Order: sequence, then structure tokens, then C-alpha cells
Amino acid sequence: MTGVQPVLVVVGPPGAGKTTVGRLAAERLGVPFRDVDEDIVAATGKAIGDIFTEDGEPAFRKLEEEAVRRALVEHDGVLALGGGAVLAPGTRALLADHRVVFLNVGLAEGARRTGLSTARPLLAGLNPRATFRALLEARLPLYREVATIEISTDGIEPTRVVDLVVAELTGTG
Ligand SMILES: Nc1ncnc2c1ncn2[C@@H]1O[C@H](COP(=O)(O)OP(=O)(O)OP(=O)(O)O)[C@@H](O)[C@H]1O
Ligand SMILES: O=C(O)C1=C[C@@H](O)[C@@H](O)[C@H](O)C1
Ligand SMILES: [Mg+2]
Repeated sequence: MTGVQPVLVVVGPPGAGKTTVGRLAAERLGVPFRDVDEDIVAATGKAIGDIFTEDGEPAFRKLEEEAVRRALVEHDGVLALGGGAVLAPGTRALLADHRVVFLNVGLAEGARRTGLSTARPLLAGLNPRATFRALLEARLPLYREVATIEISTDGIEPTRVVDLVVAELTGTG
């Protein structure tokens, strides 16, 4: 592989805390933070919800795979992926040989954390809780397939989740 490598890649469902915990972990480790969702918005000039409605989810997943490919060779800090990035087999393959933390969250707390936000197109339907349940069930094996570390975040404050991440990284966990 050419280029640099992220110290850590963060995956997990919406509301798991990839952005919040990822940013804090980067600060703690003294490395930069990058979020692939933000890369996609910057590269396309479009909001993620608009890409879903105007171009469809398959087009978004292709853009996402390319954005992950690029970030993995450009970024040497903490890299947060989008919640559904693991759905694409190509994206999962890109994660082999990287240190990947899966931030897990259960249905009740995940639904509470994602709330009524309209920023998440896949949870914007009539029954976001049922959608969230189906999403967790379908994706759990995929997060586990790519992860080298799994941390359950239910009832754990973001700074404490960072403690657990750092302990795993430094082998003191
Ligand atoms: N461990 C935690 N405990 C309590 N609240 C949390 C925790 N982690 C994140 N949150 C809160 O949950 C919300 C979602 O967090 P965040 O945006 O970091 O999730 P995400 O995994 O990046 O989601 P997305 O896939 O939509 O980008 C935020 O309001 C954040 O403050
Ligand atoms: O869970 C998902 O499929 C998504 C999560 C977000 O991070 C964004 O990547 C987008 O809203 C899709
Ligand atoms: Mg996020």
C-alpha cells in the first residue's frame, strides 16, 4: 500500500458516536480527524440527503467507496466512516489490514441518540425505530467482519468511550 495509514478507522450504526468519539479520540491521541461523510459533501457539493434522493443509494455507496479508498491512503489520523459504508463489499475489502473499531449501540439508545434528525435519509421514514432495528440486524455481522475492536457504548459517556478505545490501542484494555 502506498501513502500513509489511519491510526484508527471508526465504524458503527448512526448514532454510535463515530463522529463524536472519533473526534475526541483524535484529540486525545494528538492526530487529525477526518470523516468520510464530510469528504463526500465537500467533493460533491451536495448534502448527503440530496445525493440519496437525487441519485439513489447505489450511487451514494459508489461515491462512498471511492471516498474511503482515498481517505485510507491520505489520512494518518482517526478516520470515521459513514454508518452504511460496510454494506459495500468493496469498502469492506478496503478495510482489511486496518485497525478498525466498531462502536456498537443498542436499539433503544441508538434510536434516542439519532432522535428526529432529518439529516439521516435512511431513518427519515414513517417508523424510524423499526428501520433502525432492521438496519442494526442487517449490519451487525458486517461491522463485526471488518472490526478488530468492538466497544459497546450504551450508557457510556463519549469521553469514557474514548478511554476504552485508547486502552485497546495501547494494549492496556
Ligand atoms: N457515548 C455516547 N453517549 C451519549 N450520547 C452520545 C454518545 N456518543 C454520541 N452521542 C450523541 O449521539 C448523537 C450522534 O452522535 P454522532 O453524530 O457522533 O454519531 P455518528 O455515529 O457519527 O452518526 P452518523 O452515522 O449519523 O454520522 C450526538 O448527539 C452525540 O452527542
Ligand atoms: O447508515 C447509513 O446508511 C448512513 C449513515 C450516514 O453516516 C451517511 O453516510 C448516510 O446518511 C448513510
Ligand atoms: Mg457521523
